[in-house]
Formats: sequence, C-alpha cells, structure tokens
Amino acid sequence: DEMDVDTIWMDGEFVDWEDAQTHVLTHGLHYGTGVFEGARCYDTENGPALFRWEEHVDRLFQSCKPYEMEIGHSHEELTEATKELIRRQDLSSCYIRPLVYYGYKSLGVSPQDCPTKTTIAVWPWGAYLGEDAIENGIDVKVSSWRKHASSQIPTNAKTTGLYVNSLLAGEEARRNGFAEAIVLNKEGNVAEGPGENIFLVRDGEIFTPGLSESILDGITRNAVIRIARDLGYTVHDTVSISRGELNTADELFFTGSAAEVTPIKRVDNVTIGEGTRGPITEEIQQTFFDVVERRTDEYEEWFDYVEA
Ligand SMILES: Cc1[nH+]cc(COP(=O)(O)O)c(CN[C@@H](CCC(=O)O)C(=O)O)c1O
Repeated sequence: DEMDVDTIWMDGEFVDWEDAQTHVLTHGLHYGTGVFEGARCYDTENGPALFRWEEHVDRLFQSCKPYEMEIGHSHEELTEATKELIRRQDLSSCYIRPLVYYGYKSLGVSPQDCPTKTTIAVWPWGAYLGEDAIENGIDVKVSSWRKHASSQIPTNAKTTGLYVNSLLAGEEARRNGFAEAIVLNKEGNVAEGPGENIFLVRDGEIFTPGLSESILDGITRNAVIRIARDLGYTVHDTVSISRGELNTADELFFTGSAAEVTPIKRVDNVTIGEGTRGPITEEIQQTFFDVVERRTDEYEEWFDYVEA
C-alpha cells in the first residue's frame, strides 16, 4: 500500500492492511463518534522509543468518557500491540494512530447496542507541514471558522467528529495560499491550529492559550512548556491571547505530535518578527529534537523503548 506498511491491529488481532475494513453502516462513520490519538515512535540513540506514550494512552481513555465508550483492552495490551506493530514492520520511527469508535450494529444517533471497536495503525510520517517548514517556518491564515466552544463539545476529548472544523479551517487556509490555519474560539481569542497548539514569544517571555480557551490539552504543548521552563524561560500557560497579539508577536510556533515544533513566520498579511524561525523558537525546537532523539539523557521518563 502507499503508506509502506502492511499490518493493522484490530481488537486483539493483527490483520493485513487490505483486510482492515469496516461496514459502511458503522456508527462512527455516520456520526463522528470516535476518539483517537496521534503519537510518535522516534529512532533514538538507544533504539526506537515511544514518546510520552503513557500520556497518549491515558488521554485516549479519557476521551472515551463523555461518549461512554469502553475500550475493552488494558493500557498494557495497547502498548504491547503498538510495539509489536512496530517490530513486525521493522520501523525505527513512525507515527502511531490508535482509534476507538462505535462500530456496526444499528443506526440512529444513540449508539445503544453498537460495539466499541479499537484499532491501532502505525506508518512512517515525516514533517507534518513539510521539511522546509521546520527550518523556515510557515505562513498561516486566521480562519473565518471558529473553534467549537468547550461548552458545546468537550474540546479536551480528541474526538474524530471535531476534525471537520479542522478541515474547514485548514482547507480554507490552503485554498488561499497559506500552509495552515489559526482558529479563534467563540470569544474571538486565539485557540490553536487545526491539529496543533500555538505558542507566542514576546519580549523574551513565552505565552500559550490556557486550557479554558477551548483547546486540546496537547502533550507536546505540555512537554515544550516543561522544556522552556527548564531552559529558564517564563512561560504563561493559562492566558487568553487576542487576535491582535498575533501581529505584535516577536515569534510564533505550533506544537503537536505530528507538527512537532513548527515556526510560524507570517499571519495573513503580517510578517512575524524577521519573517523567519525566531531565535527562541529555534532554541526550543533544537532542544525538543535533541530530547526526542535522545541526544540528551534528560526526560528519560518520557520514553518507552520498543525493544525493551
Ligand atoms: C486540535 C489539536 N490541537 C493540538 C494538537 C497537539 O496535541 P499533541 O499531539 O498532544 O501535542 C493536536 C494533535 N493533532 C494530531 C492529529 C494530526 C492529524 O492531522 O490527524 C497529531 O499531531 O498527531 C490537535 O489535533
């Protein structure tokens, strides 16, 4: 197949890629009733390792709660299945996509007797927004679409149905010649990207929208806050950031499991700082990559080695 992998784990079974199918009347397909994760295995100095995997599995279980989905597999089983998927396909680094969804039994919004299905896929995935983006940054557009309010849907649960909002915002940006969107919340303050959290640097201090801004509680966001503070920076992680503050930022960057640390060099018609990756962004990004590729022995608790 085009993703260069051939096995998927489905509720306890390793199945061939082409057999990993679901019925067209699957509840999740009709109503967006699924929760998922995005994590990475990195090819570190000490071998392939899952980055902050426990936090990702915890969030997967947390995301199930509002929808009363029962995964029916333990953390350990999901972890072993993921490691086995990576071993079987000889992958040293890859992206990991667990998915839990209401399956096929009956339709109607109520999932009453639909089974909860759990699958895990892994595949090689490079720089989410392109190799050039990591070094040179990207141009982003503030979307005309607002983020769902957390009072309307639990934006802290990584729900598949939420991503139509991400698609609308991201495709609007790309249609207009930008690489990605920034999405404001219903109050008109900065929330995040379609698939990323956002950080702002001003006068040597770092800011990122607080968890009450209708954002996903990002694991990379959490790691970058810890790294930045350990580097000695003041990080404000409970603030609201207005749309106008994007224009006067010295630096901006996205974080995410897929996006890693991606600098933002332009927002609509406004150049950010010098129009390149900012110096503090570069320092944090370089440290992040040193950490995930284990060129430093700091944060060892964040790594779960595949071969172990
Ligand atoms: C809306 C959103 N906000 C923030 C983040 C960053 O969270 P974290 O990965 O825990 O640091 C992600 C991850 N987006 C995932 C899905 C991307 C996709 O295209 O699908 C990802 O980065 O894997 C989001 O989807």
